[in-house]
Amino acid sequence: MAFDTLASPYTAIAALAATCIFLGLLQSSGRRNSVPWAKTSIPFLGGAIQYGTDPVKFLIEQRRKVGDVFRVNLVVMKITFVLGAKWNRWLLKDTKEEEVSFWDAILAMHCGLIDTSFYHPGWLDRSVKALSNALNRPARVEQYSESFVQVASDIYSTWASQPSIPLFISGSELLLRANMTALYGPSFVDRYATELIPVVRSFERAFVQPLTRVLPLWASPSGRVLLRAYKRMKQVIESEVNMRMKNLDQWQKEDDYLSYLLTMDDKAEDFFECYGEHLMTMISASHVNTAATFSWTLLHLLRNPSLLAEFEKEIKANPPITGSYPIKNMPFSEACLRETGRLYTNLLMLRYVAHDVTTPQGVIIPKGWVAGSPLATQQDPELYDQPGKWDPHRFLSDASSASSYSSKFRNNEFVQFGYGKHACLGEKMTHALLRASLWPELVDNYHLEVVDGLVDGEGIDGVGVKPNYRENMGTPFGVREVNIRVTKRDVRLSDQNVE
Ligand code: HEM
Repeated sequence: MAFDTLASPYTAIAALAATCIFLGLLQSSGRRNSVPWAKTSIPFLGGAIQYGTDPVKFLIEQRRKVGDVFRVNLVVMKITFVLGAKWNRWLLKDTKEEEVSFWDAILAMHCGLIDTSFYHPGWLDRSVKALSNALNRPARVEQYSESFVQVASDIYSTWASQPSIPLFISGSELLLRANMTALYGPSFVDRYATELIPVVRSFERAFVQPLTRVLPLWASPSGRVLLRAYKRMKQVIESEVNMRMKNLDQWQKEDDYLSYLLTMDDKAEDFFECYGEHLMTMISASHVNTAATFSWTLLHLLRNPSLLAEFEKEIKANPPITGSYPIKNMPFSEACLRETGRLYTNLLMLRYVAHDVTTPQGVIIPKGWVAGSPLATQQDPELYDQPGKWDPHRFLSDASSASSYSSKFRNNEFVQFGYGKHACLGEKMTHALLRASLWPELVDNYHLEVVDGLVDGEGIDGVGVKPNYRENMGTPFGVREVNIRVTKRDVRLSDQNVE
């Protein structure tokens, strides 16, 4: 008993200490497993404000401060960010759709506008099959390249007839017309492009407005713009489909994607209610990334005369064959496409998690939005020497080297076109658009110079203008226009003698 009375205070203290250690361990293991919030000096809204000001800088800083995985409260949505090559692989390749869903994210982002086609039995598989066949078969891609050159040469001659042209908006118009030509055919472009181009742009701008995300669509101005644009695009596409269905034999001969979709088998009528939504999303999927990549690459080249000279030299040595340019022999233009992608393409790759998910590393990703950020990863100084410099040479090293494109892609350090299950179905078409047609057709036949719109030292690698992440999803345009003068060359480059 005496022993008991003597021992009890020590026992109580020991028990208390043990409990504290146990609870401490529990807490710290909880801390290790659950995702921390981004750290900012302003409580609550700090993350949203800093993200809104410069999202790439914010994400890179947070990764340094908090680690690869952290949460940000953007007010309209809370996002768990998973950054870096290892996490790119987890997000894009290793997860199961049932746990970390691409489709739930796409559905939620479209605010109910694509639900009809999504839930139509058999449609998803059919659309992926149609896209893979129509946009990727070599003979079709070659056909597209030739039609892109045609679209471009008409537009470039109007550019050259003006004192100067605004680079970003002109690039957007060019790529909308070129993409619509591949997706819907040239006669559709003649009849509808002038009306639809502003409609598509208004859809894309309304898509990223915060009010569109938090209120029912009818209840906010941006939501109503989105609805109106959606209805008009759908109406135009459905009337086109109706017209083509009456004479499928004629349309079977055409190369555009819509004609393929309607004639790939005899089931076209079963999917009538899906075409409007699908083709509308395809024009957005193809427009912004290609258009902004077109313009930023030209601007960086114009700001770096020695790189522009290299670009021109490659075109000079590779004259067009049956209209388009032989990209297999043009590695420098590929390196330019990659380098613009590294610095400008895809702030976010979004997924939706319906229930908390525990990763193989033991991190609990909470229910809700989860996103990778290729842009934040692709500026990691451990992966890229001088990451803020626009330097296509970094992708020109031989395929076995650690800095080559294929090694960066294999290691998930570079995901311009995504990776794994939902990798881009339009990558080949992008090479056909930009590298085989639009860039070389322009630079071969015209001399370009910047007239105004630049601010000294502003933007990535001091290019003169900052990217605007608030205007659209995908690759951003500039925060303001840059005007360039386009002058026809007396003799095109590829007709001049190669030294
Ligand atoms: C510079 C040009 C382009 C870039 C950088 C780009 C980038 C991407 C990326 C990163 C993804 C994956 C998104 C994710 O995993 O969350 C993707 C998917 C996709 N892209 Fe592109 N893209 C480009 C051009 C195009 C074009 C021209 C089309 C043609 C219509 C297209 C159609 C698609 C489609 C349909 C998907 C979804 C694939 C699926 O459902 O699994 N893209 N793209």
